[in-house]
Amino acid sequence: MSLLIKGAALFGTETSDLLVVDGRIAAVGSDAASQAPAGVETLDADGLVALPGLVDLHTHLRQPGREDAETVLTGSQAAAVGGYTAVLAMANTTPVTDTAEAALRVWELGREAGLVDVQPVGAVTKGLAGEELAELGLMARSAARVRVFSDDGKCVHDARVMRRALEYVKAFGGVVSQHSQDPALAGPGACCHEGEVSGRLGLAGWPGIAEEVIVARDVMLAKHTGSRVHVAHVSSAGSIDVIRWAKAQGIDVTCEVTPHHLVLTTDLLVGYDPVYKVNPPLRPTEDVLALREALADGTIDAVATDHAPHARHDKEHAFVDAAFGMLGLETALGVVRTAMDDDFDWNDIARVMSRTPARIAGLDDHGGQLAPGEAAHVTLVDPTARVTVDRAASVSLSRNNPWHGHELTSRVVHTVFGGKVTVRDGALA
Ligand SMILES: NC(=O)N[C@@H](CC(=O)O)C(=O)O
Repeated sequence: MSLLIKGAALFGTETSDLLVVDGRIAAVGSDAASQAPAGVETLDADGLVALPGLVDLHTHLRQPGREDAETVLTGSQAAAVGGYTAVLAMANTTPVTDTAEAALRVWELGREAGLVDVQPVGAVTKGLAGEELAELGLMARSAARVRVFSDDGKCVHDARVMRRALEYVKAFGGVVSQHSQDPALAGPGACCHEGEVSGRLGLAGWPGIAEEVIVARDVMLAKHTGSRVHVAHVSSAGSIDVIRWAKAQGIDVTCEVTPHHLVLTTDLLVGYDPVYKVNPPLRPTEDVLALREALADGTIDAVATDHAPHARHDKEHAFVDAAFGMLGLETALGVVRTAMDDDFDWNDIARVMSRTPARIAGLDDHGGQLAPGEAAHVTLVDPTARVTVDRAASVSLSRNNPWHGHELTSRVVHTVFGGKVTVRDGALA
């Protein structure tokens, strides 16, 4: 099995051919074509940028339990269309991924779908209840090799439990990805950012400080335990200040931002459209600008989608009653490219959407340099295309797409996963 990718601009610079043999990059450069076997399948990448396949640290695939909203297969399809070759599948399914068996099942479903590496995230606590640690060690030692643990959707709010989780995962190089949200400060019924807009609209909100106090506590726990903490979907400028400080102290903390928190603001709530209801909530412009700055200067390590599909009957309600969450996999690259200015180049995109997320998740086979010997996970992007998003065109099972009607810069044209073309000319192959 071989594939010749012709004329791609590697990381947006040098134009080169890439020869893939048996799922690995065999040669790069002007002599790659001459080494190709006769009858090799070719992929025209003229004018396209080649990046290592994208890696999403934060995807909700909804299987098991809510296959009406997304399955491992449809989520994998959405990921491939978005240029991803690996996704971390969050544990808040029904039942929760809190045992080795549950993790293995998600991992196997991912292999059956065969479009991206589906790496299960293990719950930190049994049933996401925040009380008793889940089977962290058994999940880590299983064939699924779980390394990232998260109660996402809920915060591990008990400091004693968080301390024990950090101590435990340290033994096998794991990381706790925290949904930083103090439940007391985010009170019952809160559905958006607490501020001028929520006051005007009569909606109960929660403030940035509900996130910041947990981020501050957790970086101190990471320091105390000598373990590694990852802040999921960071959304407030105050959290950035804490993380910047913690990194300067040498504390082992990483964080991710979602594409939507880089662009969308709390002002969008004026129409009470539940498509904009998300957790953490959309914040004011000051926070959005601080997040972009932090992504550019490296304080934020990664972009992660928090792809959160919801069936119509869960999302299309009055704002206060609708489910939290929005789609993200298919639009992430375009949103990041559109949000960040040209100083943020393709090498930066590869860093925050592939290389660093792969390192955080311990996925050694991903996030490479597009060099010989590496697994052939490659995303090919048209850097000048302008695409108007149409939610009806999505391959996700759900339609809660906040980007409907937005024009985004750049388009994923082909995706190659382990040498196999999963997406060709923008469509599933
Ligand atoms: N991000 C979201 O708004 N929703 C997530 C869970 C969560 O983080 O609340 C979901 O699973 O739907």
